[in-house]
Amino acid sequence: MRDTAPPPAIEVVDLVFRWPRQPAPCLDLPEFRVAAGERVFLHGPSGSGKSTLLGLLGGVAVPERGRVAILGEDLARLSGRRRDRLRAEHIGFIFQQFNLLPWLSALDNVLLPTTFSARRKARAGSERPPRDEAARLLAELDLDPAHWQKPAGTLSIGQQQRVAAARALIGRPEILVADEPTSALDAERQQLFVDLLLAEAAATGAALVFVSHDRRLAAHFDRSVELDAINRAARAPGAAA
Ligand SMILES: Nc1ncnc2c1ncn2[C@@H]1O[C@H](COP(=O)(O)OP(=O)(O)OP(=O)(O)O)[C@@H](O)[C@H]1O
Repeated sequence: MRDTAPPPAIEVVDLVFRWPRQPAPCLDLPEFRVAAGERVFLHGPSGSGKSTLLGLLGGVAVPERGRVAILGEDLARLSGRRRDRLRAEHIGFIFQQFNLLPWLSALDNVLLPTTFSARRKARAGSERPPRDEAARLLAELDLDPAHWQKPAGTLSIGQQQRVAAARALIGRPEILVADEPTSALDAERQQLFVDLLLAEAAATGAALVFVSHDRRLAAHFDRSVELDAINRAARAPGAAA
């Protein structure tokens, strides 16, 4: 049975990462694993390296040493182009600042991953055309259809956030990564957003790594990880307090 178990969604082993011109590493992680379908809450103080770790998982940054594997694929063995493809096909990102294209409509922003990844296009359109799936996700995330054709840049922060979430979810990527997606919301809307994301991840079986300062949200996840507790660089002499 063991050999039929899926590989971990995310596997980080003996990773060391240092920003250019920095005397000490920012991350020195003996181990960080997220199982397929597992929902993990990752927290830590500002500057502790949470966004840096997410960049390494997406293959945007490359570690000095160690293994970062996504769905069993070691990123170090892939060319830059194949890393980009792996990210586009298998990871849905929700960024702190959402990173929507402001001149494109909400609906076209949601469809973007299906233009970069044939796999996500096929999975988005397996039961209906991708545009219908984008509309379904926006409706599920409670964005009023009156806003769907508006340029994303004209929407409120809360509305943009729902567009960013729908864009991450389209085509059912196996991994969802959310970097402080609730920081602009009040407590009640934060909770609603986290519940929605957890429900969508459960429905598609996606693993979720959710980053936030707000530890009150941790109770809703399968596991909570404090980055400083697993990062040896945080305890090294001279590390930022
Ligand atoms: N492009 C960069 N070049 C050099 N140093 C950087 C760069 N980006 C981040 N750092 C440094 O790396 C450390 C970790 O930053 P990072 O943004 O990963 O922290 P964080 O935990 O996500 O913080 P926050 O919660 O405020 O978003 C910080 O000391 C930061 O100054």
